[in-house]
Amino acid sequence: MMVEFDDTFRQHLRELFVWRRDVRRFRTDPLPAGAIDRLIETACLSPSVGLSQPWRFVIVDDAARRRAVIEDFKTCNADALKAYAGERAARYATLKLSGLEQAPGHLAVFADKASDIGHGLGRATMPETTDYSVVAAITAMWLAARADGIGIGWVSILNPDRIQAILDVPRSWKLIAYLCIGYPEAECDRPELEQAKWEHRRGADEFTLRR
Ligand SMILES: Cc1cc2c(cc1C)N(C[C@H](O)[C@H](O)[C@H](O)COP(=O)(O)O)c1[nH]c(=O)[nH]c(=O)c1N2
Repeated sequence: MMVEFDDTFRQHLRELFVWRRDVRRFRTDPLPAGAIDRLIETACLSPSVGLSQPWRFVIVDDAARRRAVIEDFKTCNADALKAYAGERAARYATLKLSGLEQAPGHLAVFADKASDIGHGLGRATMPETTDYSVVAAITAMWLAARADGIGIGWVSILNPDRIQAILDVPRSWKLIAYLCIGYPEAECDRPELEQAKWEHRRGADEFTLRR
């Protein structure tokens, strides 16, 4: 069977890209049963180097582990603030950089650096392609979630060794992302960091060379 995508679909897809947000402000009401599992299933359709599917997902429901992750975020965020001075520091201090305390869903995503799946294809000269594959899966999940009205917030202000210990996962699993998942308090077509005047989104021309 041939699948074709029409103009209406393409228009909606474009809207999905525009309206996908990194969400830090979540409603606390729970997600429907199985919502995160369905996002993981979609993520597993993503491209991966040598079809290695190096993504490993850990749904974090345990209250003590979640509290430990939140504490680690607070420590790392306080350290991050110390790296700024003056007006930048004052501005950084006002930013909300995680929804860990409100989000009903916590999902850690790792890259398994020791897996044989894919038989090493594509990784010999660029072993980092394992990590890239996991990021590709996270991006797919991010967009699929938005299509379901679900928000995702990526938290990287964390100590990866500490998260690995808190979640008790194999040493060969490298932390790629810690995601907050839940219904957003509000929808917006502009990044929150832009609204907070931290940075602004630049056009493709600024990042494109022609040779
Ligand atoms: C690898 C990586 C890591 C992080 C992020 C993103 C990515 C790709 N982002 C989200 C980031 O700030 C956001 O994507 C940009 O500001 C653009 O906003 P939209 O995603 O378009 O809403 C992010 N945001 C945040 O508040 N705390 C964080 O620790 C991180 N870490």
